[in-house]
Amino acid sequence: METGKVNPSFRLEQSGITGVKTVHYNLLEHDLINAAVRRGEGEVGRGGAFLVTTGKHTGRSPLDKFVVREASVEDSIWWENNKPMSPEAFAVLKADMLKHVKGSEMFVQDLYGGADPEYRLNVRLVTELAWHNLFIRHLLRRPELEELETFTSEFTVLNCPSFNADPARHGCRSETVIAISFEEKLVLIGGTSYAGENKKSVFSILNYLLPAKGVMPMHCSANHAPGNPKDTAVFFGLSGTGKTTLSADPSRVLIGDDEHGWTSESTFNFEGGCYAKTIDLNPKAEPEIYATTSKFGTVIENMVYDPYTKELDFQDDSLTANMRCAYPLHYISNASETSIGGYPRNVVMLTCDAFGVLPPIARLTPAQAMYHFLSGFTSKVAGTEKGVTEPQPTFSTCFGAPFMPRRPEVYGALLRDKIAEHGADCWLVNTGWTGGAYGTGSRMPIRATRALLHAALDGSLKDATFRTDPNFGFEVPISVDGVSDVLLDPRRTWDDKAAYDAQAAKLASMFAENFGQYEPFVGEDVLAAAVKAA
Ligand SMILES: Nc1ncnc2c1ncn2[C@@H]1O[C@H](COP(=O)(O)OP(=O)(O)O)[C@@H](O)[C@H]1O
Ligand SMILES: C=C(OP(=O)(O)O)C(=O)O
Ligand SMILES: [Mn+2]
Repeated sequence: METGKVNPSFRLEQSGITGVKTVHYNLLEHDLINAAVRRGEGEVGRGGAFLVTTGKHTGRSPLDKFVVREASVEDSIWWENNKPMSPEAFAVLKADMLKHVKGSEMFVQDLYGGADPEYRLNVRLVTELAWHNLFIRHLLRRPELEELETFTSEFTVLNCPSFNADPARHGCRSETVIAISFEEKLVLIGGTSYAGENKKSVFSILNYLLPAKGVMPMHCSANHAPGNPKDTAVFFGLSGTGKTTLSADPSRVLIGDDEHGWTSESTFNFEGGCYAKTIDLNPKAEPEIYATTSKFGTVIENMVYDPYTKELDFQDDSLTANMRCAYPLHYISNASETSIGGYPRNVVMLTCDAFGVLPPIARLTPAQAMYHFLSGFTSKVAGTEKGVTEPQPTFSTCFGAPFMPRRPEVYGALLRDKIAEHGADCWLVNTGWTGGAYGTGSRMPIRATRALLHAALDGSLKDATFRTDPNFGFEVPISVDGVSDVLLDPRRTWDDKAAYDAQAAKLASMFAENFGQYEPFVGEDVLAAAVKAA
């Protein structure tokens, strides 16, 4: 049986998937919700949001992600970062997964990855779960109805959480698998229901394809000044550093919250929706995102709620701290209609420094920006275990190593050239701890971060007086309207200055030790800008 709308000459069989009993093509939100309820996948919540839980996997599984080692990609994949899967193992995995879906009910969405028609990728997502179809319909970009009639895809993602991989047969590590074949133009996902795998798979594909077209793919959010798309800013950052929160700034126009391309003249969103964290979401600090949690069709993933009133509990992290909501961009009132801005005038690198060492904002030279891009520093607070207060440093190159199929030098060179060509101003912003490290200090107030960003993006910060940070070498403003001078200088926020100096020296050493691997690939200017071990 078939329902929905599809190009009649591009049915599921044309994607190589046969024997599926019931296929739903490009269902709209209400029918996806109807199907998901019928199938017992979740329930309708306040305002028509859709409530789901994902069981064991409440976050991505980077260790279970593979790239198929095919001859045509052998020389271009960064194998030290991407686990190889043999073409033979992939063939068995594919055959087993195709067998698994025979006789089943599947949901198909034909979507674009990329707001710029010149660079977009046509993708077909085939999902076992109706709510995954709803999720990806929010997250990617929807063709017009008449475009669907002739739509064919360039890549297929088959996502089947009930399929458990077998390490012995499939050359993987566990029952969870995310395998990308660039030759077959196929991604196979099994053994996890975490929705984020769907969107990050498409991101990984674009990260491979776009550099060859001269486009810099970026793990960043983006927004622009009201009425002026030419005044665009991008915000690089690893998970939890504030891309989603800070891009949804009521005083700027939202382009997107997670993945963008930088072309010779524009910044374009790969996506058409957002995927926000909801833990401790504060309606005063983040009213726009908060409001989406009770809008029709918003997918609420892994949140605890009252079974009677369906009221969401934003504090209860008993399922996971990575609780999320997914919604289309137009649910944020000041979102761009095109999802395209000008090339970035400002490049912001976000970091969540739980050591409490980095200043809330610093100005970077192009060489320092390269250094921080290749370093990709952030930190994670040490889980929820009692008594564990030591933050975990993370260096994830390009602010997104798990999604980068190519070597960091490829993305680094693109960024260097783009910054030079477009004369972008670069900033490092610490959204992490102030007044001490995690355990002693507190998280940077969102309003302070926003005030500093406003000053950077409207150009006024350039006129400030700067000091040079003795450990990191970048310039830090001494005084900015709306923010206390003390906050701008992390050492002054610590009661124990000697403890600050020790912590700063420790962090500088971590940077220096990590950067050794990139020294052979960077120019003299970046080497000179490198942080020196204390
Ligand atoms: N100063 C700050 N800047 C940005 N986010 C902050 C700040 N203080 C606290 N937060 C919280 O940190 C989290 C940032 O996460 P998010 O914006 O989803 O990051 P990303 O999109 O980069 O993964 C949010 O839960 C936000 O409420
Ligand atoms: C969607 C994700 O990205 P982020 O946490 O950066 O928003 C993710 O990591 O699954
Ligand atoms: Mn985000």
